[in-house]
Amino acid sequence: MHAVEFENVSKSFSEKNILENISFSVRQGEIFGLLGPNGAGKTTLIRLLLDIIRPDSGEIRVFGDFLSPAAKNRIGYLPEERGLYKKTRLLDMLVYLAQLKGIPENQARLNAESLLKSLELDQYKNKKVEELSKGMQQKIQFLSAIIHEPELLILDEPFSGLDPVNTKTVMVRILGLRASGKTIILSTHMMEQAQTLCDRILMLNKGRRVLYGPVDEIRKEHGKNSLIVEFAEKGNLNAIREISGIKKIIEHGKSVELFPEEGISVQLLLEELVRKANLTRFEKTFPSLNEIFIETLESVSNE
Ligand SMILES: Nc1ncnc2c1ncn2[C@@H]1O[C@H](COP(=O)(O)OP(=O)(O)OP(=O)(O)O)[C@@H](O)[C@H]1O
Repeated sequence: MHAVEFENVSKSFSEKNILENISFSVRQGEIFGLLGPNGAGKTTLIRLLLDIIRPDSGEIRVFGDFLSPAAKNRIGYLPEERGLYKKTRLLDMLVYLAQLKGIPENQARLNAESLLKSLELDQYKNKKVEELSKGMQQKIQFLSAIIHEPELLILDEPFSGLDPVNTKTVMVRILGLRASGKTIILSTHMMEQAQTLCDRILMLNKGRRVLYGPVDEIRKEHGKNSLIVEFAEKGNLNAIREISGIKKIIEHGKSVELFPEEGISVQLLLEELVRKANLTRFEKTFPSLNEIFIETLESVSNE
């Protein structure tokens, strides 16, 4: 059973198509990235998933079924628009939020104490939210989304406002949640984090699906088909220049990037290189998710 399934889902606002015929599924226990430029439709898709708004057509299933009120308690949501009870003390607020999701008070208090400790926030537990810095409030918002130990966690821009250390803390926490079998949907503009964390992604542009699949496969498919090599002696570069089948050579400091001619595989080129030069390193190049994001948007805007 999938955690989430969308089948040909469309949604329009005032006759403007916001999502067009979107299909995808999120597997249980994976980190699924929801990517796309501003206005692509990511938040609208999340609001459909949470049954805050209804689709014009198509079908949405969460935990294999239409979203029931009981199933809603199995979801944690960190919304893009943040809102905490500013005058309430941290610990009381977390306990209250967990109780709203059906967790008994004793258990809620235990969860809250242990989470605050794990993010090094326990010294602030009796402070009011408004007394905390923006970054700390952001971490508290993250805790509010996981306080009831949801099976499915939806995070809309969880890293905004966080410094690099806290970004790493939250990333580690997200990986820990996956390791304990939770499913995470991560909507973000931070491509580096998405590349590190996500197993699979869906990329939207103007309400349409433009990329969908495992991050590794997408990176392979968008490969530039080039090879980065380093060799023991500088003189080896001349030997490499004599090898036939190389279309272009770009020097990047210590390393050299080689582009094979059409019809010549990187593998074949590598074998030839090993015969002719003393290689100390070789690596097939894959574009980053950031490069793929930009390239995909440029190619769809030229259509
Ligand atoms: N309630 C609404 N009424 C009318 N238009 C809406 C409504 N909600 C969203 N839209 C429009 O739908 C489009 C997609 O918005 P959405 O917030 O889903 O994008 P997003 O991908 O989350 O963008 P961002 O990355 O900027 O948060 C936008 O053009 C937005 O103006």
